[in-house]
Amino acid sequence: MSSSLSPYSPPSATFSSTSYLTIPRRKPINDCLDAMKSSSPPCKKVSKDIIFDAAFEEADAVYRNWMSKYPSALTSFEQITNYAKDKKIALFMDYDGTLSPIVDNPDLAFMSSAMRTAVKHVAKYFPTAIISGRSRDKVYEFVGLKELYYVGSHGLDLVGPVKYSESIATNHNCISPTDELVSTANLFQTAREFLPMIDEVFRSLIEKTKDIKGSKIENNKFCLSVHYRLVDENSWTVIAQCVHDILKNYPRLEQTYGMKVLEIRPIINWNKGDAVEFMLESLGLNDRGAMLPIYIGDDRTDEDAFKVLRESNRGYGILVSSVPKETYAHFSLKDPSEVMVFLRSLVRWKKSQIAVYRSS
Ligand SMILES: O=P(O)(O)OC[C@H]1O[C@H](O[C@H]2O[C@H](CO)[C@@H](O)[C@H](O)[C@H]2O)[C@H](O)[C@@H](O)[C@@H]1O
Repeated sequence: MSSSLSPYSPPSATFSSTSYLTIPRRKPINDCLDAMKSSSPPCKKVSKDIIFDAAFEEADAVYRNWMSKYPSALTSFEQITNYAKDKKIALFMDYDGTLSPIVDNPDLAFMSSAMRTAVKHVAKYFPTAIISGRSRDKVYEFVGLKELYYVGSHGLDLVGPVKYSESIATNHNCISPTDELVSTANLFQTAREFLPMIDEVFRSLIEKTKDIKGSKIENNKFCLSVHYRLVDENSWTVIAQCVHDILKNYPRLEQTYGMKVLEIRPIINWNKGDAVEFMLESLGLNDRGAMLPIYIGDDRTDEDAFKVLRESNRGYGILVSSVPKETYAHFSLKDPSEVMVFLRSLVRWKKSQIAVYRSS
């Protein structure tokens, strides 16, 4: 795909085969600013103005061209379900921008009750997990459904089902559950040792950014989000500089870019893709021929999961985006409302399969 279609900046770290990543050199502030500007693609503007109309048409043509490579999961629904016929579907979904629309205030990113019902129904028929950059508790607070698995901090805070394989049981990162939510599950937190460091950086960031109007620091337990969606663009350098100055003292933390957010996270070889593989294994769904994982997400961190599915040639990634983006996904959906239609369609399809099975 042409790089001009990509709103993403190049990855900031090099992967090594060991469990930790090669520590990246801190990027100069100008690089950081460029990435901050490009990390949120512009929305389509509808205007009566002729110039905007022309620009809109051009953007639309680019989008249609992109859609031919990443067709809608709704129009391709039959293809997806034909492939799924004799398989067990496992569903993985991101939260922000996938189940809830992107809003200015991250504390108010509620999902609609119609979406909640759709997710509840889908979880009745397929093992379903939400894998978010938020803290696990926060996502649970938003979604409020007990029948799902919740994975927080971009895969670093994971609760898997009780049934798990030998390799997982012997892994030292797998500890006994302590809270009520996970009383029948296994808690897997591969970055536990980073907790005090993350808390320390959180406090420093709160202090250093307190005078930057509109900034917000969110503690996602194993990672932090520095939001600048509501910060005047003239102050973006200040915010980038604050993060840069603080991280100078923490070589084991890295900064990545999300949608109008700078993310701070441990340099550790574990991401949403690893979380998907872990969940599949612990759900006993690692028989490739018998199962079909579907991952729906909108964020650059979801690309790690799309990549796992694409490269291992199992399952489908579905990117939620209304603008062309470079992606490892197979299909696309425009926005959370299309995600909801897709989830409802899956339920309808499954019910019809069950009906056919019963009558035969
Ligand atoms: O993996 P996700 O569930 O997609 O989480 C990624 C980040 O999502 C949230 O931030 C984004 O959504 C906010 C609410 O719509 C929006 O205000 C913000 O600009 C977006 O970046 C969340 O607040 C972050 O902590 C997550 O890392």
